[in-house]
Amino acid sequence: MTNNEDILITEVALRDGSHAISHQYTVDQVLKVAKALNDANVPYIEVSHGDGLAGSSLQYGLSRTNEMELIEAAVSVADKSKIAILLLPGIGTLHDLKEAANLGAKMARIATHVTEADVAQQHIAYAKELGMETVGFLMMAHMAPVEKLVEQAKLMESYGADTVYVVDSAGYLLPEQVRERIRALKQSVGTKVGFHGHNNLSLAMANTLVAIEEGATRIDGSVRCLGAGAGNTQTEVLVAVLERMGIQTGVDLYKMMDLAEDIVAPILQSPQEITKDSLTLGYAGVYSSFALHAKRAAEKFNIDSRDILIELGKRKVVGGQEDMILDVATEIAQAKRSLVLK
Ligand SMILES: C[C@H](O)CC(=O)C(=O)O
Ligand SMILES: [Mn+2]
Repeated sequence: MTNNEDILITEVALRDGSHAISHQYTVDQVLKVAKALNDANVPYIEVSHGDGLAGSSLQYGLSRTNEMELIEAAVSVADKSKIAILLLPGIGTLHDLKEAANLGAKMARIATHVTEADVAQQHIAYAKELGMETVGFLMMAHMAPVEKLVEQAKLMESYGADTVYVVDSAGYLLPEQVRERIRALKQSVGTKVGFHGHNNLSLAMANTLVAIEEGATRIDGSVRCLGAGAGNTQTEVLVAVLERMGIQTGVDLYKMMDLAEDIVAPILQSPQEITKDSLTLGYAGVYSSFALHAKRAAEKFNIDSRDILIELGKRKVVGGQEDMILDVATEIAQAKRSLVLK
C-alpha cells in the first residue's frame, strides 16, 4: 500500500455488520473476510462486537465468539491492512483496549454520543500511549446542532484524536446536513475528518460523496452493505464510484466484488435491503442497531415494529438505551390491549 491514496477506507462489516448477524461471526468467517480485504488493499479493517469491545451482553446481544479471538484471527492474515477496534467508554474498558493492542490492533476508534465527547478523554489518551492511531467517533450526529458538533470535535482533538468522524448512526442526515457538518469541522479542527453513513434512506453514497467533496478523507464502508439497519455505504460500490471520479483509494475493485459475492453474501441472514424497519430508522432518526431488537420485541408483543421505532425516535433515545425498546413495546402493547377492552 502506498501513501498516495486520496481517501482511506475503513471496512466495518466485521464490526458494524456484527449487528446484522446478531453477533454470530466465527473465526473462520473473519479469517476469510479479513484475508480478502487485506488482499484487496483495504487500509483499515474494523473488528469488534457491533457495540464495540465488551459489547457482548444480554443488553446488546451475546457474541458467538470472543471478539479477542476474532481480532487475533484478523491480525494473523493482515500483512498490509491495519486492524481497527471500536470502543464505547462505559461498555469497553482500558483493559479491553490494551488486550486488543497487545493482539496487534493498530487503530482505536473511541465512540461517544455526539454530545458526550468528554467521556472519551481517558480512552483516547491511553490508546495514544499504546501507540495506536486514534479516532473520535461522534455518533448520532443528527441529534446536535452544528456548533455543538464542532465543540465536541474540538474536545476529541484536545484529547489526542488523529481523526474525528461525523457518524450518521441513524442514516437520518440529508446531504446538505452532511455538507454543513463536514464543512464546519474542516474549518474548525486540525484533525483529519471522517464520515460513517447508514443507508436507511438510500443516502449513504450521496452523503459520502458530499462528505468527500467537503474534505473528508477517512470514509467507512461495509462490503455488501453488511452493517446495522440497511447497512453502510457499500464499500465495493464506493470503490467503483470513486475510481470513476478519479479519486484514488488504492483498493482493488475486482477483488472487492469477488469478496462481496463469494464470501460475504453467504454470511448474510437475508440480503441487505431497505426494509420497512430500516426505512423507519432513517425516517425517525433511530440508532441503526435498534432494528433487530425492535423486530424481536414486536414479534413478542404482536405489535408493529415501526410503532416502536417511531416512538423511540420521538423520545430521542440514544445508543446504550436498548432497554427502552422493551419498555416502549410493553407500553404500546398495553395501550393496544386497553383499546380492545374498551
Ligand atoms: C455502536 C454503534 O453501532 C457505532 C456505529 O457504527 C454507529 O453509531 O453508526
Ligand atoms: Mn454504524
